[in-house]
Amino acid sequence: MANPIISVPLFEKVFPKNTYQRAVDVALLFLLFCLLIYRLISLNNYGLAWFLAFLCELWFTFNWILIVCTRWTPMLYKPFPERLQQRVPELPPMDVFVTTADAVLEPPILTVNTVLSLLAVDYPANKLACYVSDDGCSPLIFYSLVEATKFAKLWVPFCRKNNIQVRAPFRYFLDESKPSSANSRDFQKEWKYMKEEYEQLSRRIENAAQQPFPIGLTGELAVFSETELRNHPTIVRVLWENKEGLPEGLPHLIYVSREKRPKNPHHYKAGAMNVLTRVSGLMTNAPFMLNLDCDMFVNNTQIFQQAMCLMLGSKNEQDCAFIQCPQLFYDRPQDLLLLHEYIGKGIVGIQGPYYGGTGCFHRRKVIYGLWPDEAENQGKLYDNVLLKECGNSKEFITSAVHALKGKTDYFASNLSKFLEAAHQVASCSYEYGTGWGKKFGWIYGSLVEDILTGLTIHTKGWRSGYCSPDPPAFLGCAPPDGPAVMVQQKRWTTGLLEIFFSKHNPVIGTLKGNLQFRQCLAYLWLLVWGFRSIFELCYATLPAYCILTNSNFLPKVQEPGIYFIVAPFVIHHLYTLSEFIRTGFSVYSWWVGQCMARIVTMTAWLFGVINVILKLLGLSEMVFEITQKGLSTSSDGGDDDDEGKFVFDESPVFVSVTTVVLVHLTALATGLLGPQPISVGKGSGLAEFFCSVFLLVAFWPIVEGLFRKGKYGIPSSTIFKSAALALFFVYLSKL
Ligand SMILES: O=c1ccn([C@@H]2O[C@H](COP(=O)(O)OP(=O)(O)O[C@H]3O[C@H](CO)[C@@H](O)[C@H](O)[C@H]3O)[C@@H](O)[C@H]2O)c(=O)[nH]1
Ligand SMILES: [Mn+2]
Repeated sequence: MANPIISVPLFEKVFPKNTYQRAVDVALLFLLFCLLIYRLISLNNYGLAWFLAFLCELWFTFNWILIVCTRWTPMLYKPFPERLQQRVPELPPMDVFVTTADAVLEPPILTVNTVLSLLAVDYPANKLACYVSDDGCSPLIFYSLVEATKFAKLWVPFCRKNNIQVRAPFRYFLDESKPSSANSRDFQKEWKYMKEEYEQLSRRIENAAQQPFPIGLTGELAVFSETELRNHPTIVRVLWENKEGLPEGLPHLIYVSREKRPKNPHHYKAGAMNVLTRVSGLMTNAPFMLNLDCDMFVNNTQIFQQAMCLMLGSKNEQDCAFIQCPQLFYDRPQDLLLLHEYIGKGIVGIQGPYYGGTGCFHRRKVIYGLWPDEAENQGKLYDNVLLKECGNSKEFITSAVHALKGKTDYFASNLSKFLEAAHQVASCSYEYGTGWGKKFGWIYGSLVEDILTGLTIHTKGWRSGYCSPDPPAFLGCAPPDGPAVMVQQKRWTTGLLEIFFSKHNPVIGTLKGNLQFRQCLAYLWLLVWGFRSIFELCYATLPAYCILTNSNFLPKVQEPGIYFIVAPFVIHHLYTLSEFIRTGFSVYSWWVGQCMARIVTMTAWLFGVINVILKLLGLSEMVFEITQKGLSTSSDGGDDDDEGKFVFDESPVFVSVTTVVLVHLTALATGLLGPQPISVGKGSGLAEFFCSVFLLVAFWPIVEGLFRKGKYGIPSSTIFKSAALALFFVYLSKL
């Protein structure tokens, strides 16, 4: 008889019913096809605007096909962490990586909170090691971590003892965690004490940030005295070692700042991740690794157990190369819908979610470039490319052999004895002539190293898993609307297109590799994201162009063709709205989200496309611009007053959208006040007029920005540039 304990599954696959969604998806697709056919057969009767509209709609339809194919078979995983104890008496070791790169854009207190939430996570401390990579080589970060370790000795036992759910102190000490009279006296006292200690920690870090550092570089900080941001040797320090290997103790904590020299490319985050992989390979060599951005704290302390259910519960390792948790923000909860509801569940049902760069559990072997069939067939390991091309650290090769063979008993007890080897593998010349970043590890060549790395893993034929517990596993901070979002989205668009134009293009992956066809479509949807900006920009200027030239790009209101336009528009909007309401968000937040999406498309995405074109022409180099992060102090994060209010800066990204708004204002003014008022009969008509007004309403933050001063106003230089462009456009269209 089979052992009943062994046979209990650790997770279950759930297939949500989506008949309604499929029906709407197909109906929309049908309507879009009707529209395209209608456009084609009436092409001869109309002018340029009609043809341009046709091209745009052709692109939107193509995009819709990608979406429908991706969403067709949604799936979710339901882990059973309570069974883990029975089936896996000894949990496997886990290395956790946190990356930070700039002590100003990424306040150290954020990194400290992330690290504290990790050290306190619900997982045996003797199986856990936390590595922090500091690409900013900042004594402030180092100092903050040293201080945090002292606080952790109080914090971690406090969390465990009282079974605290959110173990990032800055979130925990928000008002609602205040103990009530229902709590015991002891707890109330302890709580107050912890809060005071945390406040002192924050104050010490804040004071240190005020200090001019080179002066205070004594003692442990002396190693930083001769460092520059991009010119310094490797610094690896074991900040805390769980020497006795106590499951109830504090996990290892290691600080890593890899060597940087001005002439050596460092490959941004991907480079940092590869260094962390090697250093951790030497020191603890856990078979699983979790990677987090410095602002993503653990919000659900059970998450490690849940992820292990999927990793260990899969019958076949091939089914689970990595496990991605959705990237959610405490200050913008509605973003959940954006990817998770819209496309996320769908891709989980194909070959598994994209790797999103943070909140992801990896199998070390997979990062080491293993193919699924090598994982099955141990004999093949000895030809493994990693062992030949991983660089010349003997210690690392030894550890890699262990990792590839799946041995988990390599968890070191004396970390310091690996320090010398760690310095070697973190040096900037180590990767010369190796396969790091090319054949294995985090792959170089794109600003979105995460998507690229995930894509190469999927192309080998691995599948990935998805873990989306309630409460969310990790939470980060979303950049505030405005310049910070623009910087981020521009970088994403650029990076995605870099992948599209590279040898890693998913179409090649499907033809030559093991990427599934529908997975390829899902990747394509993401990678060609940026091109949409060109079509949206064109579509958005068409109404103004038509009013100015008294032509039309839409059927007349009295013609039946108008339904092919109105119906998909109304259905799609109602559908996304109903999804928002169903998930518990307000109509207003839906509207703000829709408007933001249109604005970001026409600004940041457009500049991303321009960036890539410049790169392809060899005219510009790609730079990873770090997203500004902040600490939110209210419980729901964002300041309600600010919702929908847009912040501007001098950046040229705002020129495009400001120009569109100005063109529309001009068109409406001429249309309404000019010699040929809008007519229902000939030329441009009600439909164009309606579109123009609708667009201005949707772009209201920009319209307001024209008249506001300060950070909510568009700088006058941007307005002048846009006005010049708008005039040029009006002049051209009148020709
Ligand atoms: O040279 C660098 C640059 C960045 N980072 C770190 O990379 C992470 C992500 O940077 P961030 O500025 O927060 O970018 P986001 O746009 O918010 O990041 C998203 O998009 C990135 C790809 O563009 C992914 O790597 C991230 O995981 C994903 O959260 C942060 O922890 C940084 O400290 C480095 O370690 N070294
Ligand atoms: Mn981020």
